[in-house]
Amino acid sequence: MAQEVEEEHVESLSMGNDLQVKNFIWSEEERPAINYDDFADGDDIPVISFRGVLDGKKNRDYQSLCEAMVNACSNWGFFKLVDHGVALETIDKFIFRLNELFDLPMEKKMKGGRSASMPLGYSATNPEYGKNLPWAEIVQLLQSPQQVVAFAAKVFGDQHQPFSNAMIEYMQELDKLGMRIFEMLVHGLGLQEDFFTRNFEEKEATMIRVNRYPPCPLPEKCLGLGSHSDPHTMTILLQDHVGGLQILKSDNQWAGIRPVPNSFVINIGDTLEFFFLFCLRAWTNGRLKSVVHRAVVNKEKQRLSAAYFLSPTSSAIIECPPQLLDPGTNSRKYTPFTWEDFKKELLAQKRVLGKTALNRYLISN
Ligand SMILES: O=C(O)CCC(=O)C(=O)O
Ligand SMILES: [Fe+2]
Repeated sequence: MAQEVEEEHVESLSMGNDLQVKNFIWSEEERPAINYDDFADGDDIPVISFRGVLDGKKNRDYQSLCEAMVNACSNWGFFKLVDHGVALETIDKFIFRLNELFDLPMEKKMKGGRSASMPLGYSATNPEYGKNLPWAEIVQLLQSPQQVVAFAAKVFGDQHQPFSNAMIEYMQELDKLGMRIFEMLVHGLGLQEDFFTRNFEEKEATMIRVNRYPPCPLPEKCLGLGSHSDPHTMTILLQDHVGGLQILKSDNQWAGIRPVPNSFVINIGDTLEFFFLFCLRAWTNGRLKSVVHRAVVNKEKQRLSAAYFLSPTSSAIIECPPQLLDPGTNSRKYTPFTWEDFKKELLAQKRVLGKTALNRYLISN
């Protein structure tokens, strides 16, 4: 019986290659110990609501909310955001158009497939990994209307408008939301208002990844997305009602994040943790965490999630300002690098396991 399942063909994830369930089996130590619907309710990530602060007034409520956000990011690296101000219609349209795309026959989707000439676009699983294949279909695109249109036109031809518009509108709204969150973090820390936002004016490295995980006949041995931390600065994740996101807590136990209707999950990426670890400790004693997470799959339901990764301008130099360093107690631990360099490092590694890309800049002395 078990063998029969492992030999089933996985048409929905085969891009011309004939994959079987057994090709998706993960190494034992990576397999999920808890199910997609095991939620850590007593111990879930904090919930932050923007109700009452969407008018932008910097009153006392605003101040305490900003501080709560900093605390959530210091203690958990993750929080759920409700009453976020992004119109439900924008989100619904985006989800509808993405499902429409994923529902197309494979040969149509492959017209927008990732290739050496177009590293972003559609892919089913990621055969480059060789083993530990993610049980997922993925659409990955830059925050660039031109690129979105180029991709959509390949897949939908002259009917690309509804997809392109929904995608562009969603990304623009999420970008505004991201800037608001940055401003609030900075405010909560008592730093100069444009401390982050000035590095995010150009969007050339900001991108979206939409994951659709089909039902999986062997969820206890497969993963939708293996354990990783997001290399970017901050992620705004939309997940549907199914569940499957799990985070690795500081006690090294996995915890499932219960989906909340009309919410986003916000998490800190490696670059921001880096800023905080090495740049801001002196000011705040605070520290924002980039936490390892993964997506597990299940037998019955397909699941959709969309991660919007905010990234600084490529030329932004990620460097701890000298006035915050002390040769005796707090010496420079990383050589300064640009986001461009960091991205190259990530691409060379194919898959981020833990925070290995950052180690390249570690000064060993
Ligand atoms: O599907 C999820 O909940 C997680 C997605 C994720 O972590 C990512 O795309 O980086
Ligand atoms: Fe992630």
